[in-house]
Amino acid sequence: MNLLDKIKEPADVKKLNNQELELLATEIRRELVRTVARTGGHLAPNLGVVELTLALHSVFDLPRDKIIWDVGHQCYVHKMLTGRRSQFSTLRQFGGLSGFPKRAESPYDTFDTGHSSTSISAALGMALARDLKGEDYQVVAVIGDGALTGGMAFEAMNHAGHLKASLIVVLNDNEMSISSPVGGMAAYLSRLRTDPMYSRGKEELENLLNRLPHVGPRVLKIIDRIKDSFKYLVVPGMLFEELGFTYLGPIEGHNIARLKEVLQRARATRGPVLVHVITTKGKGYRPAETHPGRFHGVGPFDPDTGEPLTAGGPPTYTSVFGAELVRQGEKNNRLVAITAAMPEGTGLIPFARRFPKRFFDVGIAEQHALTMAAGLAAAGLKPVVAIYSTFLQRAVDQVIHDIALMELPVVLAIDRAGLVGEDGETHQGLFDLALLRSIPRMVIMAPKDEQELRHMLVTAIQHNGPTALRYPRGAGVGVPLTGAAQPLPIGKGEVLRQGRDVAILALGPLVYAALAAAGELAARGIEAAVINPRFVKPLDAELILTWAAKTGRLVTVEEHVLAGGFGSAVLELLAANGRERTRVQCLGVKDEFVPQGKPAVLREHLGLTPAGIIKAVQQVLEEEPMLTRHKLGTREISGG
Ligand SMILES: Cc1ncc(C[n+]2csc(CCOP(=O)(O)OP(=O)(O)O)c2C)c(N)n1
Ligand SMILES: CC(=O)[C@@H](O)[C@H](O)COP(=O)(O)O
Ligand SMILES: [Mg+2]
Repeated sequence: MNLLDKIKEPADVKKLNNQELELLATEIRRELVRTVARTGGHLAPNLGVVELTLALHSVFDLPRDKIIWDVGHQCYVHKMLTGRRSQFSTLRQFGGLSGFPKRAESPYDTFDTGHSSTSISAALGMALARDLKGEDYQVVAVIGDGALTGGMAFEAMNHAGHLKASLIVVLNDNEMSISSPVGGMAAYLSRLRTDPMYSRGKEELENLLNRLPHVGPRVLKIIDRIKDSFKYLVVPGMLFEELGFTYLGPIEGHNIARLKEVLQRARATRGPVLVHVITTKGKGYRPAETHPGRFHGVGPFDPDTGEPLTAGGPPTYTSVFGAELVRQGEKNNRLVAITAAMPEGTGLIPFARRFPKRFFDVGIAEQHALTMAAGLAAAGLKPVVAIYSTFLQRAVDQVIHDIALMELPVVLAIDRAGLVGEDGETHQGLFDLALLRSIPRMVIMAPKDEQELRHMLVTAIQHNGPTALRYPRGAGVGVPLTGAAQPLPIGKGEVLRQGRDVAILALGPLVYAALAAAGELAARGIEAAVINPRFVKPLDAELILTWAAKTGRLVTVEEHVLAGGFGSAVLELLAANGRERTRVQCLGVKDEFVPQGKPAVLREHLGLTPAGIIKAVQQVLEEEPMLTRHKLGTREISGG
């Protein structure tokens, strides 16, 4: 029996000595690589925190003490050590273990995360609640150097320092966000890591400063000032100290004995403490250490070589977007591209390489990205912000207040819209339409395939006002990518198939599921029209009202929550035009969060498939039980 087999709960980790913990670390790494090679997941971040997680479990009393994992993508080791190892093979699968911390999954998961830079705020909240209730436990936020670039982390540190609340922030510094981290904080951390002055003990330096002679008040003032400047030069972590934190570090994050020692010290310190831990992203697995960005989040791969297992296939929406943006950039030197720490994920690398001066990675700072785009637009440029649907949620006020109110021509290229799959609840892109549709002046589009995405990008770039186009994660439909992209008439949909019994309005690539459904329905004697609405705002009112009148029955289909989505927009249109009596079935996501799973499995689960559409069509037909199919074919439609 190996050591890992004996670990059922954190108390078992506490029984191990440092040598045994090192052996356990090796076993954990082996299991991480074996499992993630099959399931896909965030391998490199987890390989980097093996010793840190073991040290945290050794020093703190879980679940009495609380650990909050920022982003949460590095919580796999924590899950293995907290009674979930037997389910580890189900990681990120439908019905299996989540790839992120989940309170509903285990009492050892104290706070659900997924979006970056929330951990210190949550930890502060818990610490304040503990103190108000007169309780006694430790609260630890583990945050990466990338996540520390997010504004919320600064807001929380500023406040925690002000309150002098006792909490511990462990800064896991691996010199990487998904790609290279951005900005002054990254540079500061780098100086802390590399300057030999900083490896000296902080106390030693402070003692030295205090031993400087005290003389008359004027001289004292000057000396104090010199001491302060000197301190900035030589005392490690002065920035954190100024914010009110006790800074401990930097510490070698793969040395368990040292980690335990410093965490014990942090535990015994009153007020906010920051423990600066230096780790290697991907530690212990050569392909991940060599390519930490690629192994940040991976699909299934061959564990022997690190090579991905996925076969070829159509290009992704992301890559088609990226290539078209470069083409448009060649024609228009006012075009600039912005990402918030996701240059690879949003397909902007080709643009960044071709036009380095017109590309901006702002770090994990979605709000800043949107307002900066507004500034660029106000000063005459054409910004395209490429952003995941889920992360756009962070910056809705910036879209309203800084973009739409001034009618600034900013393009939101919303990637990962709809079901994203194995990342689950925190990452599904299911709210963007509801959030954006309510904003005056927004033009919102959804392409049915990757070729239409090209046309929509040009439409957005040419429009003189705020626009958004939403497209899914993963491979396109496989349609030919021919000719130059052409602007589409704003607010106009297209009829893809005629039919007199019902009209199916399917948004985005679900159009193809609707066409498949219509084919099957035809074989059963039901004639379903299929419409690609293209625009969620402005809706093609004329087209939709015409088909409502023609068939009296509509089915709307969307990969989005039903509340406030495309179907809602159609219902509002019908109501506003006295067509309330049109029979409508709306397919989409009901009032619930959608868990992790392969997108195809999730679509099956949610009925967003040809079979689900057929069922919805049957329902709108059955709402009129007096009619037979034959009668339907000859029935005179009175309309709404
Ligand atoms: C609000 C938000 N924006 C973007 C992301 C995507 N994202 C996930 S992890 C990550 C990098 C985090 O870097 P770091 O905190 O240093 O963790 P590491 O993976 O290096 O351990 C990014 C940008 C996110 N989860 N949340
Ligand atoms: C943890 C996180 O937020 C990202 O790493 C995210 O998982 C990336 O998703 P994609 O795989 O869709 O780029
Ligand atoms: Mg990092």
